[in-house]
Amino acid sequence: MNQRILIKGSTIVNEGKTVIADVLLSEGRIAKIGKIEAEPDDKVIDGTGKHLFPGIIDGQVHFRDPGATHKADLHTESKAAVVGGVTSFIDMPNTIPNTLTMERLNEKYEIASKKSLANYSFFLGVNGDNLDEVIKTDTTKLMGVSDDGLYFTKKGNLLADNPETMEKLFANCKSIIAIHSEKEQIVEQNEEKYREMYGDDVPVKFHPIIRSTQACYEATERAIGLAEKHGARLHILHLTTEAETHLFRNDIPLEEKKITTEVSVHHLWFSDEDYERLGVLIKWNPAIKTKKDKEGLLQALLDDRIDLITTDHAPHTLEEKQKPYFQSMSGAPMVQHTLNCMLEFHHQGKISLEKIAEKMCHNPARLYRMYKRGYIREGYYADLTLVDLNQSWTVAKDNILYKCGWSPLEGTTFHNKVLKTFVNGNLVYDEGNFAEDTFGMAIEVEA
Ligand SMILES: NC(=O)N[C@@H](CC(=O)O)C(=O)O
Repeated sequence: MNQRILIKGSTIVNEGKTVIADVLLSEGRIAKIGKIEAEPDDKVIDGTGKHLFPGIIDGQVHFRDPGATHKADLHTESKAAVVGGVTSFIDMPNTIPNTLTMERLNEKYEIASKKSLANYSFFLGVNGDNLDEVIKTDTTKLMGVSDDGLYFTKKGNLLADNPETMEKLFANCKSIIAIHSEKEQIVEQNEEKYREMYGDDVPVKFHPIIRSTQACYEATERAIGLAEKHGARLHILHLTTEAETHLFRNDIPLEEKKITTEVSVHHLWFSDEDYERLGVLIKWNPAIKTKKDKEGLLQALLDDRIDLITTDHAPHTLEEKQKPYFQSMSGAPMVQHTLNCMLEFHHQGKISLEKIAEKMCHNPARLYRMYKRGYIREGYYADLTLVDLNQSWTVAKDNILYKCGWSPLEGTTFHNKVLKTFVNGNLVYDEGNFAEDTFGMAIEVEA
């Protein structure tokens, strides 16, 4: 049974408000919020002058476990996650072997139960071969979040972009269809063109032209068309273009939306101006695009056409990254610094603290129907993060927790710091120290 913890006098950022109050954590849950006197055995934490957020819920990570654990694993990356204030995550199906069956999905829950410091859930992947199995499975009853990761433009096992497969999926799938939205044919044509001009060593500044706005827009438009035709529940992962933001609505509450989307923090943080400085280190799929796209994404986040912020934490070793364009793996690690980046935008006057809590805590829980998570409410799981908005520090090799040991943000100075992170009422991260053997839980779905 976890010890009672009393967080005194912090500024709670929750449900559109900031309020100073005490918060009592007991038996894994938030027992009380208000003015609370400590009992003799309580662990008391002075939160005066600090901000308390609901734990960050990251709706899209690649923790590489099983099968690519030379890059990352559920222990190392969940450790980095809690340092970044993340208390729950949903992991993608492109592990090895790919998560294409319930058996594979259950294996991942088993591994996480022994390794993950944060709460966890896993997407089930869909391709042309496992579609019948996915359709037969009652995805609404899956342990944890019941989503299907349908990948457009994933070569190999996770590509599901032929028209019949897609029609069948959208017509029959009972849960959220989450897609990586880029049209493979367009990307391939562009790749060929640039390969003819440059061989293997295409300058990375052409990445957003190869993985173009057109490739993204046409795939997203096609998916929305199918979702509307069949009344399916669609979620577009990591949006990257200003053009696509206009395909989404903000005139109805999230619970009523059948079509939702998210932005990953690197697409808000970087733009094509950064390719010269960072090269292939910021080669991501979909690509980081122009400054206009970056600004358009932030605007759509603020006016609620974009519902969530995720990291798409996609670690690779430096050796796997630092190669000529076509061999360099796409993706980079971000989960440790997502909240820092968003709080830095707050520092720059671009977004309110309440909006950050909405997009990183409340909305992921609402969208994926997570049971009693995402808010600071009595009776909810005590997933919390305490931050200092008046502390400066710089990202450097010696404070990066990722197994791959690097970050595209090295050298960046943040004016905010995560101090403590609580997962299910346990103080899992405490200013440089970890409760290494305190594992998270499988995230339950609301009935
Ligand atoms: N986002 C990325 O650039 N990379 C992802 C895979 C993917 O989503 O393309 C990865 O797993 O490395």
